[in-house]
Amino acid sequence: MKLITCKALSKQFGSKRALNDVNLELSAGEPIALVGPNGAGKTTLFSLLCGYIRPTEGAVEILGYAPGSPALLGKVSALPQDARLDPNLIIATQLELFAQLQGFSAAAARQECQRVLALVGLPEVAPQKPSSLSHGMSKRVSIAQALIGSPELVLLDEPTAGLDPANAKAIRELVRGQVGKTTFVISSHNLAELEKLCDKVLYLDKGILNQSISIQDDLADEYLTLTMQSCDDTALTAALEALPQVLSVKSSQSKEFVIHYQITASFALETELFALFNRQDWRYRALQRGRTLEDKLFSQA
Ligand SMILES: Nc1ncnc2c1ncn2[C@@H]1O[C@H](COP(=O)(O)OP(=O)(O)OP(=O)(O)O)[C@@H](O)[C@H]1O
Repeated sequence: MKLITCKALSKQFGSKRALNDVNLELSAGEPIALVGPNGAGKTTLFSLLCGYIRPTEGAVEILGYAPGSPALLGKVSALPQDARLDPNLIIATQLELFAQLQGFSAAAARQECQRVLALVGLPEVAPQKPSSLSHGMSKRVSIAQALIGSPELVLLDEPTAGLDPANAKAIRELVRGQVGKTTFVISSHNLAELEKLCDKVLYLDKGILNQSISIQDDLADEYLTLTMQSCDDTALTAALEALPQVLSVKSSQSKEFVIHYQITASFALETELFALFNRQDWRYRALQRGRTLEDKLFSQA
């Protein structure tokens, strides 16, 4: 059974085609990234998956059911981009209320509230009102709310936007910790973060699903991404291009080079690179197999 199936899915708002003929099949498992420029249709796709809006054409199914179907109660949850906690109620009251709406008894709801707050590392905030929480803590509590009842699918729209690095890391670790129990679909503009967290990446642009990339598959690719600390960029490019197995070298941004090469023996190119740095007294910062997500999405190579 597929987790998400979209067949020829389109959504029109007046004259605006926000989603255009999206076909998609996703299985449960590692977190899935949804990326694309502003206005690409990411929130529209999330809203269709949640059943907040209906398609103009085509169909969407989650676990074989239409979004919003009673059969999906407790199996799917979402954290919208602009989700807000109720300012008038203490955290425990609102989380327990959501648990009871899912069918938990009052006593089980209290336990579930403690469980999800512990998952996001904030058990102490249960008796507090949202006004006493920082932005990052509020976001984590909202994620706790999305985890009530251990849903099979959780949609997170921009979960780390505006968060400090420590809170963003806490959310990444939380998501990683739930793999195997819950599949997350995460919409974000932070490609470096998605690269660390997700296996599959869906790229929407102008309502069209352009690419679906697996980050794991790419590790076998014949690319190395080299980030230098100090070097002569022109001399480095020339030296790399002179290596027999190197097919092309591209400077993707300052001091970052994407090397496309032919694999001969394991680590043969890496060995040559280190010898070259040693001879030239160049310092490298990182050498990564494959290409960065940014390069894969935005380069023509
Ligand atoms: N309710 C609506 N009425 C009219 N147009 C809408 C509506 N919702 C979305 N749109 C339009 O549909 C397009 C896709 O919007 P959407 O919010 O899905 O993009 P997004 O990828 O989530 O963007 P962002 O990264 O800025 O959040 C945009 O052009 C937007 O203006």
